[in-house]
Amino acid sequence: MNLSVRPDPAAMQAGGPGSPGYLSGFGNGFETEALPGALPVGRNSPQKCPYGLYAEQLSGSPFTAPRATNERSWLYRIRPTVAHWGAFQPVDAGLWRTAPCAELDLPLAPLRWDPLPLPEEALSFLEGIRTITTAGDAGAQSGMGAHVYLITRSMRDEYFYNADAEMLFLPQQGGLRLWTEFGIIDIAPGEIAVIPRGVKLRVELQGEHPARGYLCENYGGAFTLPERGPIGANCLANPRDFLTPVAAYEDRDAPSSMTVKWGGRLWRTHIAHSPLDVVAWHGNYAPYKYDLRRYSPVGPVLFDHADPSIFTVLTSPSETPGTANIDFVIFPDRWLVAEDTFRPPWYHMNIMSEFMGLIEGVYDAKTGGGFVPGGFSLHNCMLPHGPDMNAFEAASHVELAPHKLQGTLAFMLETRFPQRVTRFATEAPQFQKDYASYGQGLQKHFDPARP
Ligand SMILES: O=C(O)Cc1cc(O)ccc1O
Ligand SMILES: [Fe+2]
Repeated sequence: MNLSVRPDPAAMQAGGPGSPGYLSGFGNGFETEALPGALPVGRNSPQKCPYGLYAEQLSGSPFTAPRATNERSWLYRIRPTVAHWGAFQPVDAGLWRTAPCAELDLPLAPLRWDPLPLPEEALSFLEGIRTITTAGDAGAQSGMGAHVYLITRSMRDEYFYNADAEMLFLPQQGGLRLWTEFGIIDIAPGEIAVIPRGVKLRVELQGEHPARGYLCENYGGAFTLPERGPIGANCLANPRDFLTPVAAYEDRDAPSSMTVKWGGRLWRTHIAHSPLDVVAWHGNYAPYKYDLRRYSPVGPVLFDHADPSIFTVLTSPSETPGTANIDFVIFPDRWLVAEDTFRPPWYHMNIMSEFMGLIEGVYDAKTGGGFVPGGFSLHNCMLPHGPDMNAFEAASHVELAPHKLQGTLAFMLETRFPQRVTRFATEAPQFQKDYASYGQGLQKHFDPARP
């Protein structure tokens, strides 16, 4: 499917008053131009592009990938990326870590943290990333990093792209404006944005309000929608709710910095102009946003608690079918109606490892406090976990009337790889040392005389 949109150029150029415009659909072949006629017609690479633009292809998959996974876009830009290229020097990556990163070994235990507070100091997106876990190997293009971002200042004349990973933004507090070379994306808590590998951007605060959220770096296969199988053609995350920005560009000459994350390190150079200079583009490799409140959950309507995979929003496949590099799963508002059922998550051990965060509300497996919005937890590969004592006792005795979980939004990043915790996360005062033993409060109820 091809969509063509011609936004009002005055509104969409840098500094214009326009709010972002979007194209709807997941993985479509989009086309969009910020100036009329900027897209070459009927060919990708004419001898001369309209408006004196340069044509550049951005390939997110190998050229030869099968059609279903082949991803590329054609960008028509004021200067090709190579003209934005200077002498790169490695710079301090702060608290940003990349797999493999075996900084220390922790005793085997469930791990949990309180929210990291937003500091007073000025932190841009690049300075405000705190890596909590890493998994797999970025150089082998598999695994992930789970981070918290703390942002107190917008990036100005500072640009970035990530060659190591696709980036999934999950705002928890405060909105972000992602100025990408494909156009502008605004996101607020409850929404997500995905920035493909290699896409340049700068991250601005909305209204200069500080922002906190989670960031998943996906080193592996690009996030895609999970198969629906017997669920059919509708529900879960519907493709039409994914929004990709219309073209918007900056024609801006100003001393600027360009930072690239490559090979687990940050590299920086100075450039004299904005690299967000794409006047038109077409293709299926592009950033997008999605409102998690549009997710249509499907679950047990008679009895039992289904596996959390029913709540998968996006999946990053590995070479092994059904074994995700990452499943991005949410626990949104929903009705609980199952009869004769222990309704919260069951006690379990899992070959996948589970990083969880909370955008808002209360998570039904952890009603005893300690897992609060902005906090996060790690239940690693084959480590036991489940409801806390409070959740177990309440759910074991509650009258099983239909009950709506409301005002809640937790998420899980589930990966096939064990996750390594960073030194920063272990030493943070927000690390809950007592969480390791929460299971010991669960009482023995066994009575052989009472079937
Ligand atoms: O551990 C967790 O809280 C996440 C989770 C939720 C669920 O409903 C079933 C399994 C699972 O791992
Ligand atoms: Fe779990």
